[in-house]
Amino acid sequence: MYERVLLLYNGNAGQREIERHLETITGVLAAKADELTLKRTKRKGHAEEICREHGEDADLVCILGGDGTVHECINGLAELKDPPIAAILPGGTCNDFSRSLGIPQNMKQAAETIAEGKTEKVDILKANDRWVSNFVGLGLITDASQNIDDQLKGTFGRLSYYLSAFKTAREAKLFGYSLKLPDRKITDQAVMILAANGNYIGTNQLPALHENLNDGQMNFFVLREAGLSLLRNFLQNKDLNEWDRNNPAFDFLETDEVEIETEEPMKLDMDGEVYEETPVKIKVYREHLTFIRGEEH
Ligand SMILES: Nc1ncnc2c1ncn2[C@@H]1O[C@H](COP(=O)(O)OP(=O)(O)OP(=O)(O)O)[C@@H](O)[C@H]1O
Repeated sequence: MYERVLLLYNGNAGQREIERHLETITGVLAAKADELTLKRTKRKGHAEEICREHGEDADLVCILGGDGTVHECINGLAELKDPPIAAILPGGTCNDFSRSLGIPQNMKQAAETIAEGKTEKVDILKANDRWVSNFVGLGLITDASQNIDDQLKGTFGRLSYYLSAFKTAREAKLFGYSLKLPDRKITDQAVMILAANGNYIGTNQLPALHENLNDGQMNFFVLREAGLSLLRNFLQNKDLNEWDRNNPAFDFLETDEVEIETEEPMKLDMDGEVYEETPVKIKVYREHLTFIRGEEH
Protein backbone atom coordinates (compact mmCIF):
# COMPACT_ATOMS: atom_id res chain seq x y z
CA MET A 1 0.00 0.00 0.00
CA TYR A 2 1.29 3.47 -0.89
CA GLU A 3 0.37 6.63 0.95
CA ARG A 4 0.70 9.04 -1.91
CA VAL A 5 0.87 8.12 -5.57
CA LEU A 6 1.48 10.65 -8.32
CA LEU A 7 0.38 9.57 -11.80
CA LEU A 8 1.95 11.75 -14.42
CA TYR A 9 0.86 11.42 -18.00
CA ASN A 10 1.93 12.76 -21.34
CA GLY A 11 -1.30 13.31 -23.23
CA ASN A 12 0.81 13.92 -26.29
CA ALA A 13 2.78 10.68 -26.39
CA GLY A 14 2.43 7.54 -28.46
CA GLN A 15 -0.71 6.96 -30.41
CA ARG A 16 -2.92 9.24 -28.37
CA GLU A 17 -4.64 6.40 -26.59
CA ILE A 18 -3.57 7.59 -23.21
CA GLU A 19 -6.83 8.99 -21.98
CA ARG A 20 -8.48 5.66 -22.75
CA HIS A 21 -5.83 3.95 -20.63
CA LEU A 22 -6.27 6.24 -17.62
CA GLU A 23 -9.52 4.60 -16.63
CA THR A 24 -7.92 1.15 -16.59
CA ILE A 25 -4.86 2.33 -14.68
CA THR A 26 -6.66 4.32 -12.00
CA GLY A 27 -9.02 1.38 -11.49
CA VAL A 28 -6.06 -0.83 -10.59
CA LEU A 29 -3.96 1.71 -8.68
CA ALA A 30 -6.72 3.28 -6.59
CA ALA A 31 -6.89 0.11 -4.52
CA LYS A 32 -3.19 0.45 -3.66
CA ALA A 33 -3.06 4.14 -2.80
CA ASP A 34 -4.45 6.24 0.05
CA GLU A 35 -4.18 9.25 -2.23
CA LEU A 36 -3.84 9.18 -6.03
CA THR A 37 -3.05 12.43 -7.83
CA LEU A 38 -3.17 12.76 -11.63
CA LYS A 39 -1.11 15.37 -13.43
CA ARG A 40 -1.09 15.93 -17.17
CA THR A 41 2.01 17.44 -18.79
CA LYS A 42 1.21 20.63 -20.62
CA ARG A 43 4.41 21.07 -22.58
CA LYS A 44 7.84 19.61 -23.19
CA GLY A 45 9.89 19.88 -19.99
CA HIS A 46 6.81 19.91 -17.75
CA ALA A 47 7.22 16.32 -16.53
CA GLU A 48 10.72 17.19 -15.34
CA GLU A 49 9.47 20.25 -13.43
CA ILE A 50 6.63 18.32 -11.81
CA CYS A 51 8.97 15.55 -10.67
CA ARG A 52 11.50 18.03 -9.29
CA GLU A 53 8.86 20.05 -7.43
CA HIS A 54 6.47 17.34 -6.27
CA GLY A 55 8.50 14.10 -6.46
CA GLU A 56 9.36 14.08 -2.77
CA ASP A 57 5.72 14.50 -1.77
CA ALA A 58 4.93 11.06 -3.22
CA ASP A 59 6.18 7.63 -2.32
CA LEU A 60 5.44 6.34 -5.84
CA VAL A 61 5.55 8.26 -9.12
CA CYS A 62 3.90 6.48 -12.06
CA ILE A 63 5.01 7.72 -15.46
CA LEU A 64 2.53 7.15 -18.27
CA GLY A 65 4.46 7.94 -21.43
CA GLY A 66 7.35 6.86 -23.61
CA ASP A 67 11.11 7.04 -23.20
CA GLY A 68 11.19 10.82 -23.70
CA THR A 69 8.80 11.32 -20.78
CA VAL A 70 10.73 8.85 -18.63
CA HIS A 71 13.87 10.82 -19.50
CA GLU A 72 12.29 14.05 -18.28
CA CYS A 73 11.04 12.44 -15.09
CA ILE A 74 14.36 10.96 -14.08
CA ASN A 75 15.94 14.39 -14.62
CA GLY A 76 13.46 15.74 -12.09
CA LEU A 77 13.94 12.84 -9.65
CA ALA A 78 17.66 12.03 -9.79
CA GLU A 79 18.86 14.89 -7.61
CA LEU A 80 16.13 14.77 -4.97
CA LYS A 81 17.33 13.91 -1.47
CA ASP A 82 14.61 11.33 -0.99
CA PRO A 83 13.32 10.30 -4.41
CA PRO A 84 10.13 8.24 -4.66
CA ILE A 85 9.95 4.84 -6.33
CA ALA A 86 9.37 5.28 -10.07
CA ALA A 87 7.11 3.13 -12.24
CA ILE A 88 6.62 3.18 -15.99
CA LEU A 89 3.29 2.68 -17.74
CA PRO A 90 4.25 2.14 -21.39
CA GLY A 91 2.32 4.94 -23.08
CA GLY A 92 4.85 5.88 -25.77
CA THR A 93 5.76 4.40 -29.11
CA CYS A 94 8.75 2.22 -28.23
CA ASN A 95 8.84 2.22 -24.40
CA ASP A 96 12.32 0.75 -24.45
CA PHE A 97 13.31 1.31 -20.83
CA SER A 98 10.09 -0.25 -19.56
CA ARG A 99 11.00 -3.35 -21.62
CA SER A 100 14.36 -3.59 -19.85
CA LEU A 101 12.49 -3.52 -16.55
CA GLY A 102 10.25 -6.37 -17.69
CA ILE A 103 7.12 -4.22 -17.57
CA PRO A 104 4.31 -5.81 -19.65
CA GLN A 105 3.44 -3.74 -22.70
CA ASN A 106 -0.27 -4.27 -22.08
CA MET A 107 -1.48 -1.32 -20.02
CA LYS A 108 -3.69 -3.26 -17.60
CA GLN A 109 -0.93 -5.78 -16.93
CA ALA A 110 1.57 -2.96 -16.47
CA ALA A 111 -0.71 -1.37 -13.86
CA GLU A 112 -1.09 -4.75 -12.13
CA THR A 113 2.70 -5.11 -12.08
CA ILE A 114 2.89 -1.77 -10.27
CA ALA A 115 0.23 -2.94 -7.84
CA GLU A 116 2.32 -6.07 -7.12
CA GLY A 117 5.09 -3.70 -6.12
CA LYS A 118 8.38 -5.53 -6.87
CA THR A 119 11.19 -2.99 -7.00
CA GLU A 120 14.80 -2.86 -8.15
CA LYS A 121 17.54 -0.27 -7.75
CA VAL A 122 18.83 0.58 -11.22
CA ASP A 123 21.84 2.35 -12.66
CA ILE A 124 21.31 5.74 -14.30
CA LEU A 125 23.75 7.46 -16.65
CA LYS A 126 24.76 11.06 -16.39
CA ALA A 127 25.82 12.68 -19.67
CA ASN A 128 27.17 16.18 -19.07
CA ASP A 129 24.31 17.79 -17.14
CA ARG A 130 21.54 15.37 -18.02
CA TRP A 131 20.47 12.09 -16.48
CA VAL A 132 19.73 9.28 -18.94
CA SER A 133 17.77 6.07 -18.44
CA ASN A 134 18.12 4.24 -21.73
CA PHE A 135 20.88 5.52 -24.01
CA VAL A 136 23.08 8.34 -25.23
CA GLY A 137 23.95 8.22 -28.92
CA LEU A 138 25.52 10.24 -31.68
CA GLY A 139 25.86 9.97 -35.43
CA LEU A 140 23.39 7.80 -37.24
CA ILE A 141 21.05 7.32 -34.29
CA THR A 142 20.59 11.06 -33.78
CA ASP A 143 19.88 11.56 -37.46
CA ALA A 144 17.38 8.70 -37.42
CA SER A 145 15.37 10.08 -34.51
CA GLN A 146 15.44 13.59 -35.95
CA ASN A 147 14.19 12.31 -39.30
CA ILE A 148 11.07 10.79 -37.81
CA ASP A 149 8.07 12.42 -39.29
CA ASP A 150 5.66 13.21 -36.44
CA GLN A 151 2.65 12.51 -38.59
CA LEU A 152 4.07 9.13 -39.63
CA LYS A 153 4.85 8.40 -36.00
CA GLY A 154 1.23 9.03 -35.07
CA THR A 155 -0.03 6.80 -37.85
CA PHE A 156 2.53 4.03 -37.99
CA GLY A 157 3.98 4.11 -34.50
CA ARG A 158 7.20 2.21 -34.25
CA LEU A 159 7.28 1.37 -37.96
CA SER A 160 8.17 5.01 -38.55
CA TYR A 161 11.34 4.48 -36.50
CA TYR A 162 12.44 1.70 -38.81
CA LEU A 163 11.61 3.67 -41.93
CA SER A 164 13.59 6.58 -40.60
CA ALA A 165 16.53 4.42 -39.51
CA PHE A 166 16.69 2.70 -42.92
CA LYS A 167 16.57 6.01 -44.70
CA THR A 168 19.27 7.42 -42.47
CA ALA A 169 21.45 4.31 -42.77
CA ARG A 170 21.68 4.87 -46.52
CA GLU A 171 23.10 8.32 -45.94
CA ALA A 172 25.29 7.56 -42.92
CA LYS A 173 28.14 10.02 -42.45
CA LEU A 174 31.55 9.09 -41.11
CA PHE A 175 32.91 11.23 -38.31
CA GLY A 176 36.19 11.43 -36.45
CA TYR A 177 36.09 10.86 -32.70
CA SER A 178 38.31 10.26 -29.73
CA LEU A 179 37.33 8.33 -26.61
CA LYS A 180 38.88 8.64 -23.23
CA LEU A 181 38.30 5.49 -21.20
CA PRO A 182 39.58 4.87 -17.67
CA ASP A 183 42.49 2.79 -19.03
CA ARG A 184 43.09 4.04 -22.58
CA LYS A 185 42.39 6.51 -25.36
CA ILE A 186 41.02 5.60 -28.81
CA THR A 187 41.00 7.87 -31.87
CA ASP A 188 39.22 6.63 -34.99
CA GLN A 189 36.23 7.13 -37.33
CA ALA A 190 32.68 5.84 -36.94
CA VAL A 191 29.10 6.22 -38.18
CA MET A 192 27.48 5.80 -34.76
CA ILE A 193 28.40 5.73 -31.10
CA LEU A 194 26.01 4.39 -28.51
CA ALA A 195 26.25 4.26 -24.73
CA ALA A 196 23.43 2.03 -23.54
CA ASN A 197 22.09 1.64 -20.02
CA GLY A 198 18.94 -0.26 -21.00
CA ASN A 199 18.79 -3.36 -23.17
CA TYR A 200 16.37 -2.25 -25.91
CA ILE A 201 16.45 0.36 -28.65
CA GLY A 202 13.53 0.93 -31.03
CA THR A 203 11.89 -2.12 -29.37
CA ASN A 204 14.79 -4.35 -30.47
CA GLN A 205 16.80 -6.08 -27.81
CA LEU A 206 20.43 -5.08 -28.03
CA PRO A 207 22.74 -8.01 -28.58
CA ALA A 208 25.86 -8.95 -26.59
CA LEU A 209 24.79 -7.19 -23.44
CA HIS A 210 25.21 -7.13 -19.72
CA GLU A 211 22.56 -9.01 -17.88
CA ASN A 212 21.18 -6.64 -15.34
CA LEU A 213 20.42 -2.99 -14.82
CA ASN A 214 22.54 -2.54 -11.73
CA ASP A 215 25.99 -3.83 -12.60
CA GLY A 216 27.53 -0.34 -12.59
CA GLN A 217 28.46 -0.62 -16.28
CA MET A 218 27.19 0.87 -19.54
CA ASN A 219 27.38 -1.02 -22.82
CA PHE A 220 29.34 0.98 -25.27
CA PHE A 221 29.15 0.44 -29.06
CA VAL A 222 31.13 2.12 -31.80
CA LEU A 223 29.82 1.23 -35.25
CA ARG A 224 32.17 1.58 -38.20
CA GLU A 225 31.06 2.09 -41.79
CA ALA A 226 31.43 -1.65 -42.39
CA GLY A 227 28.78 -2.22 -39.75
CA LEU A 228 25.88 -0.68 -41.65
CA SER A 229 24.60 -3.97 -43.02
CA LEU A 230 24.74 -5.32 -39.49
CA LEU A 231 22.59 -2.48 -38.37
CA ARG A 232 20.04 -3.14 -41.09
CA ASN A 233 19.83 -6.75 -39.96
CA PHE A 234 19.47 -5.58 -36.37
CA LEU A 235 16.54 -3.37 -37.33
CA GLN A 236 14.93 -6.35 -39.03
CA ASN A 237 15.64 -8.46 -35.97
CA LYS A 238 17.73 -11.08 -37.71
CA ASP A 239 21.28 -12.43 -37.71
CA LEU A 240 22.03 -11.15 -34.25
CA ASN A 241 24.84 -13.70 -34.02
CA GLU A 242 26.89 -11.35 -36.17
CA TRP A 243 27.09 -9.05 -33.18
CA ASP A 244 30.02 -11.01 -31.98
CA ARG A 245 32.34 -9.02 -29.77
CA ASN A 246 35.17 -9.82 -32.17
CA ASN A 247 33.42 -8.53 -35.29
CA PRO A 248 35.69 -5.79 -36.68
CA ALA A 249 32.67 -3.79 -37.90
CA PHE A 250 32.19 -2.48 -34.39
CA ASP A 251 33.82 -2.05 -31.03
CA PHE A 252 31.96 -3.22 -28.02
CA LEU A 253 33.03 -2.55 -24.49
CA GLU A 254 31.72 -2.13 -21.00
CA THR A 255 32.78 0.82 -18.92
CA ASP A 256 31.59 2.96 -16.03
CA GLU A 257 32.93 6.18 -17.52
CA VAL A 258 33.84 7.61 -20.91
CA GLU A 259 34.57 10.96 -22.50
CA ILE A 260 33.77 11.48 -26.18
CA GLU A 261 35.15 14.24 -28.36
CA THR A 262 34.35 14.72 -32.04
CA GLU A 263 36.08 16.77 -34.74
CA GLU A 264 33.02 19.02 -35.02
CA PRO A 265 30.43 19.44 -32.24
CA MET A 266 27.73 16.78 -32.78
CA LYS A 267 24.20 16.57 -31.45
CA LEU A 268 23.53 14.02 -28.74
CA ASP A 269 20.45 11.84 -28.71
CA MET A 270 19.40 11.09 -25.14
CA ASP A 271 16.57 8.58 -24.75
CA GLY A 272 15.18 9.46 -28.18
CA GLU A 273 15.34 13.28 -28.04
CA VAL A 274 18.21 15.62 -28.85
CA TYR A 275 19.76 17.34 -25.86
CA GLU A 276 23.24 18.93 -25.83
CA GLU A 277 26.28 18.40 -28.05
CA THR A 278 29.70 16.80 -27.93
CA PRO A 279 32.11 16.83 -26.15
CA VAL A 280 30.37 14.68 -23.59
CA LYS A 281 31.36 12.91 -20.42
CA ILE A 282 29.17 9.91 -19.56
CA LYS A 283 29.28 8.24 -16.18
CA VAL A 284 27.27 5.43 -14.58
CA TYR A 285 25.62 6.20 -11.23
CA ARG A 286 25.16 2.80 -9.75
CA GLU A 287 21.71 1.91 -8.34
CA HIS A 288 20.79 5.57 -8.36
CA LEU A 289 16.98 5.25 -8.59
CA THR A 290 14.45 2.59 -7.60
CA PHE A 291 11.96 1.37 -10.20
CA ILE A 292 9.05 -1.05 -10.20
CA ARG A 293 10.00 -4.10 -12.21
CA GLY A 294 8.18 -7.01 -13.79
CA GLU A 295 8.99 -10.69 -13.55
CA GLU A 296 11.38 -11.09 -16.46
CA HIS A 297 13.99 -8.77 -17.83
N1 LIG B 1 2.08 18.04 -23.16
C1 LIG B 1 3.13 17.95 -23.97
N2 LIG B 1 3.24 18.69 -25.09
C2 LIG B 1 4.27 18.55 -25.93
N3 LIG B 1 5.29 17.69 -25.75
C3 LIG B 1 5.24 16.93 -24.66
C4 LIG B 1 4.17 17.01 -23.71
N4 LIG B 1 4.39 16.11 -22.73
C5 LIG B 1 5.56 15.51 -23.05
N5 LIG B 1 6.06 15.98 -24.20
C6 LIG B 1 7.28 15.56 -24.93
O1 LIG B 1 6.93 14.59 -25.91
C7 LIG B 1 8.10 13.83 -26.19
C8 LIG B 1 7.72 12.44 -26.70
O2 LIG B 1 7.03 11.76 -25.74
P1 LIG B 1 7.36 10.26 -25.31
O3 LIG B 1 8.79 9.96 -25.43
O4 LIG B 1 6.71 10.05 -23.99
O5 LIG B 1 6.56 9.43 -26.40
P2 LIG B 1 7.10 8.66 -27.66
O6 LIG B 1 8.14 9.45 -28.34
O7 LIG B 1 5.93 8.19 -28.43
O8 LIG B 1 7.71 7.36 -26.94
P3 LIG B 1 9.07 6.55 -27.14
O9 LIG B 1 10.18 7.54 -26.86
O10 LIG B 1 8.99 5.47 -26.11
O11 LIG B 1 9.08 6.03 -28.52
C9 LIG B 1 8.90 13.84 -24.91
O12 LIG B 1 10.24 14.18 -25.17
C10 LIG B 1 8.25 14.90 -24.02
O13 LIG B 1 9.20 15.87 -23.62
